[in-house]
Amino acid sequence: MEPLIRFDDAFTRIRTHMPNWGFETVPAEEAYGRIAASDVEAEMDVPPFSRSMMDGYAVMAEDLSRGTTLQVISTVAAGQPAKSTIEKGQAVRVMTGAPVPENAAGVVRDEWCQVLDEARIEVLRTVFVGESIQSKGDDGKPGQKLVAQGTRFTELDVAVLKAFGVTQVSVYRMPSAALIITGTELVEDVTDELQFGQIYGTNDALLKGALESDGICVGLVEYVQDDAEKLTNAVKRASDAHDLVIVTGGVSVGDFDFTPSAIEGAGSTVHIRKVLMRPGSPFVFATAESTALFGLSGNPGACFAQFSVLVRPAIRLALGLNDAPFPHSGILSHDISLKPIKHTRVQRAKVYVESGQLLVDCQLSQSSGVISSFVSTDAYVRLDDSTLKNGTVVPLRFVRNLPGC
Ligand SMILES: Nc1nc2c(c(=O)[nH]1)N[C@H]1C(S)=C(S)[C@@H](COP(=O)(O)OP(=O)(O)OC[C@H]3O[C@@H](n4cnc5c(N)ncnc54)[C@H](O)[C@@H]3O)O[C@H]1N2
Ligand code: MOO
Repeated sequence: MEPLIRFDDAFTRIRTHMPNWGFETVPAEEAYGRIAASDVEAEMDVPPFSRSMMDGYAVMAEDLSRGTTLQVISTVAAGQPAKSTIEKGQAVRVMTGAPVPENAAGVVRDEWCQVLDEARIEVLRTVFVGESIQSKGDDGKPGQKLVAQGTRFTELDVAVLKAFGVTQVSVYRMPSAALIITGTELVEDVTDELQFGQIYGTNDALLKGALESDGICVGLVEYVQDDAEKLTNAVKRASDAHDLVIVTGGVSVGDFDFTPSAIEGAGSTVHIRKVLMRPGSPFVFATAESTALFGLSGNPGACFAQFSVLVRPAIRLALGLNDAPFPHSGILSHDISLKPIKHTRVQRAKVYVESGQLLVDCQLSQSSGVISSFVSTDAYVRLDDSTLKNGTVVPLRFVRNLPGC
């Protein structure tokens, strides 16, 4: 294996080796956040019967003209059976949502009728055929495609499924994830007081939140000291029990950086060991049967960059979603002049909309060891050149929604 590979080659290699986690069937009403494994089709006509869109009078085609006097033969409320037919000169009083007689050509709304007495009305305005009637199947017919494969179901989709009588859907099985956080200096519980040399671990908060917001259940968060044997055992246990294992810390070359050997020692095949990206060049990707294992940098700044532009899009693609490391683009709002390097830079950026354009400002702290600039980070921006002019279009990946989204 080459020791150091380019960013795009790394992403291709991850995609190639990502496991397939299979499919399952779930009740449609529980499909929120799940991803459709196949197209979903309508199972019935919607509406299932022709219905009135207004409170008014259902009449035949011959009786739609202004000045017609009609005999009101019955009243039908929503939920009641329709009066099956009407005759010329007759009207059925219908409420919004009520079934209309089979041969009704239109509904004249209340406001366009004069009630003459208890049983008679006069049409005050001529209406067209079809007025205020929604025909059976107007919204959709059985077999019609409702939701495409690869859609992450939202409430919009689930509501449509329910309307069309869909009871079950086939979805991608979500992986169960484990997070292993290494570093003897790390304190897991923020209510514990720090001793000299210790810091609060933040990568579990970053990754748990990000995975759960993608609908992936994090079944294990385990802090492990910088101890080769303990780490190898923890990685092995996690990879036996989970589909996705992410280890943070200990991926570089220090005396206590045991993550690469622990991942390998857990019986996996290592596909990537280092990527030409900055931050985040120490990066491990391995697979063990249907488990994907990632070793990410301990530095939160590098860890979240690696997760966002390599791990997350690869997981989403494995789950049938359409994704890429940098699916969007924006316009640089300033010049950039950095030291020339061979690496692909992945920079934190603030993104804002001005005159309908997405403007990108990378003038935040980019240090791997700095976490505070995360609060101003809307997106990661890809920079393959070290010198760029204000106005250049740059690829980006959002890590939070812009206000209003
Ligand atoms: N001689 C070299 N040293 C380093 C290299 C190198 O190529 N040669 N690479 C540097 C780069 S780039 C990075 S990135 C880091 C990667 O380090 P590790 O993944 O081995 O991470 P650690 O050493 O465990 O920690 C780095 C830093 O981050 C803090 N940390 C670790 N885990 C957490 C956590 N969960 N929450 C908050 N902070 C965490 C840790 O205390 C360290 O300060 O290696 C460079 N070194
Ligand atoms: O990958 Mo390390 O930052 O990239 O500091």
